[in-house]
Amino acid sequence: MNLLKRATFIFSEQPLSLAIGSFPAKQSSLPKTNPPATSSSRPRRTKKRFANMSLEKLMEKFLEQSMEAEDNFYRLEEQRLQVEDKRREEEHSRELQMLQMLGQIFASIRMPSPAPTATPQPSFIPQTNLTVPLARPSLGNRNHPPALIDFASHSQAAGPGLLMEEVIERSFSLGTSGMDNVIPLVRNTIPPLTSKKHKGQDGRIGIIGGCQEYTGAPFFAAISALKVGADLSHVFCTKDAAPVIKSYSPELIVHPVLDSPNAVEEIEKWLPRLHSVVVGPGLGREDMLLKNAKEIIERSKLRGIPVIIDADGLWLVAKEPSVIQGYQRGILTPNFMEFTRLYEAMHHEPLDSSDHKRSAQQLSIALGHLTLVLKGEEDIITDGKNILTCSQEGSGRRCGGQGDLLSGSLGAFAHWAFSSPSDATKGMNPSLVAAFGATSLTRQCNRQAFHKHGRSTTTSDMIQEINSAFKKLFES
Ligand SMILES: NC(=O)C1=CN([C@@H]2O[C@H](COP(=O)(O)OP(=O)(O)OC[C@H]3O[C@@H](n4cnc5c(N)ncnc54)[C@H](OP(=O)(O)O)[C@@H]3O)[C@@H](O)[C@H]2O)[C@@H](O)CC1
Ligand SMILES: Nc1ncnc2c1ncn2[C@@H]1O[C@H](COP(=O)(O)OP(=O)(O)OP(=O)(O)O)[C@@H](O)[C@H]1O
Repeated sequence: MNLLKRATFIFSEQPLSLAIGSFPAKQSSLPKTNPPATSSSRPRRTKKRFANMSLEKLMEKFLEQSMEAEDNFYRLEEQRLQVEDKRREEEHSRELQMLQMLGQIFASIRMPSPAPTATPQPSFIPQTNLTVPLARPSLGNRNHPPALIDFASHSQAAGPGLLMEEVIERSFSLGTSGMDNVIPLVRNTIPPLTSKKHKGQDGRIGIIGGCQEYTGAPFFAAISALKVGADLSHVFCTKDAAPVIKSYSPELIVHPVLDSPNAVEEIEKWLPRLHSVVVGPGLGREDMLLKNAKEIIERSKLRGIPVIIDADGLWLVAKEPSVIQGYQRGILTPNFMEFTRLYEAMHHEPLDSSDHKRSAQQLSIALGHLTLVLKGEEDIITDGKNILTCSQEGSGRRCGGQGDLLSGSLGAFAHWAFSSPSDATKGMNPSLVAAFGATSLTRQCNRQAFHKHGRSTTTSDMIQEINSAFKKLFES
């Protein structure tokens, strides 16, 4: 015991520089009367004292100190992030103040309102509200959080030719200030990696998809969720797709049940353990598979599980919008083709493709303020009230499967956003924050992979970049 105490003291007096040398909290706990040993004396003393300890004890102490150092690191990191958040919030508040002043200036010089005409305002533009809130609205129930900025309700405040919506939206969507505003919110939702958690806590994601033709898509989605930081990734696919998907990776849990007669019951058994489901990558369009997918969506909704719908899952939504309509934890990730199909199914008229943002907003509203991610040259993310655009630089390489990386990683981001404390997203809809995280990450992966592989870039190369892209965006 004495020996242990002595050894502990010696150990903390001589911290292993690799483990704790860079953490001030640990350093400040050193006894003041013992100045750090000189580099010439350190090795000899350490060696002598350590000789009294068994290797096991030495390892135990080393692990103890590493854990302490890790805790210190996260504490400091948390403090740093809080300071950073505060600074950003102040900056944001100043920006809003400036925008309000601009709005007032424009409003005061705007042309007189034209006489009412027979042409009705588009139905999705709510009542005009001239006042832009200066401070963030108070935080509400995170299932129905108030909008950070209700863009739609500020439409047209600045008069013809210059919409307030446009003015405000710019601060979110263009240049670095937009990214700066939302990235910290994404960061707030990312669970820290600590030794205090058990397997599964950072996410168990289910992918519903994978059939004879398409085995790559569910694999890309499932592995992306894992690489982003989810702990377990399940793929529920058809019987013949399962061995193929398993052969791509031992990391995935693959259930060959999607085309079995009791598919829904088989999958439902797992639902209580899943934190989010991604429906559609490589699902195919066979009636029986779509019917099973529909039932899984319904049962996930009953449990309040975030549901991300992509690819062939969107084919199903275009045929039966009610399957997801109005579900506040639902996120759709259409490419332009899928978006057009959905829009035309909901509005029964051809899409006017001159204003993607407006169309996306309209579709979201028609679907009960569901969050939509319209992918393209810039990604448009909207819940009908707010619009974010992600224009993180990607590349010109458009290989198949990038959307699967996006939807799979969104599975993890959505779980984190919905399970974060309500102030983490500062009142912004968690779906928007999660979608912004996933789109920025996908684009950054694309950019980095392209930098290395040029025209040979494939989705597998992008997946290789997830760790470093994630670090760059959310951990630096
Ligand atoms: N390795 C795998 O296993 C992969 C499997 N995947 C799986 O494949 C399944 C079907 O998905 P999908 O996207 O190919 O189907 P669908 O909606 O019919 O589109 C077909 C046509 O739409 C068009 N088009 C597409 N994008 C457009 C755009 N942005 N803007 C405009 N047009 C656009 C384009 O038409 P084209 O240019 O050829 O005339 C295209 O040919 C689904 O399960 C998915 O997960 C993929 O994930 C990839 C990796
Ligand atoms: N023109 C573009 N410029 C830059 N990035 C783009 C462009 N089009 C799509 N992307 C990005 O590629 C990613 C996937 O979008 P894409 O339109 O390829 O999806 P998808 O067709 O559903 O993919 P998949 O091949 O997996 O089915 C998104 O993050 C999106 O931002």
